[in-house]
Amino acid sequence: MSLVAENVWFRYGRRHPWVVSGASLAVEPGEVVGLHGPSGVGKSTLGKLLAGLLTPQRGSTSADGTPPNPDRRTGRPNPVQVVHQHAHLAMDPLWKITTILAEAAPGSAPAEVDPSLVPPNLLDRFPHEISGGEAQRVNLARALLTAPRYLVADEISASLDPISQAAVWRLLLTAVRTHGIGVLAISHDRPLLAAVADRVVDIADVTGTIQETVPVVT
Ligand SMILES: Nc1ncnc2c1ncn2[C@@H]1O[C@H](COP(=O)(O)OP(=O)(O)OP(=O)(O)O)[C@@H](O)[C@H]1O
Repeated sequence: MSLVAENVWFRYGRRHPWVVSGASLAVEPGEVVGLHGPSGVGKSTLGKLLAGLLTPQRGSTSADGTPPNPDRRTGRPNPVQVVHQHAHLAMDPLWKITTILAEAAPGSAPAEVDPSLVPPNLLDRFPHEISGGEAQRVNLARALLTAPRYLVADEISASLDPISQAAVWRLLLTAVRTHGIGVLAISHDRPLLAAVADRVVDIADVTGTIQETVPVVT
């Protein structure tokens, strides 16, 4: 049981270069894996592939043996949730925080949201009325409300000051340790990953050498 990418290849169009070329990676439940690499090498793309937001042209991704997608038949949310860097962009600006959280997990009450993540006084505000750090904590709470098996945390603290950064990571690590959630933490900040992850892999180590001339049948 794990979140797995197996020999995954992806490009954003037939005329585009391969962004992910032969990536293989596994994240175990309860494990925090740091994915490091410079800007533009495909870290976010690999995260989206692992979360089922993109489909590989070759290879496969799975979460505990099944495709990383919501199950429309049963209504089960995607077991792989993504928390993005730009917290405010991930929220509908016309919805209050309480509505944003309720939409993530229909039937859940605001009382189920950890108040250390989202204090009750934020629930009645709109996204533009909360700070970047608070917005990121709302996004984290929203992801956790779906009871995910895995989280892809994509540069979640890159836009935050050091104090908010530490707070977001402390809250995330507490939640994932409590619930045994596996995390892929994506960042170009290696010292940060070394501080928060159980192990850090460089994207160059999990992909094959970039070989744009390799023919891949799509
Ligand atoms: N929707 C898209 N359409 C076309 N190309 C894209 C798209 N999204 C990303 N790319 C390209 O794919 C490559 C990898 O982008 P990606 O965002 O995965 O890199 P990254 O390592 O996460 O970078 P960063 O650390 O700057 O966020 C880049 O060259 C980028 O321009």
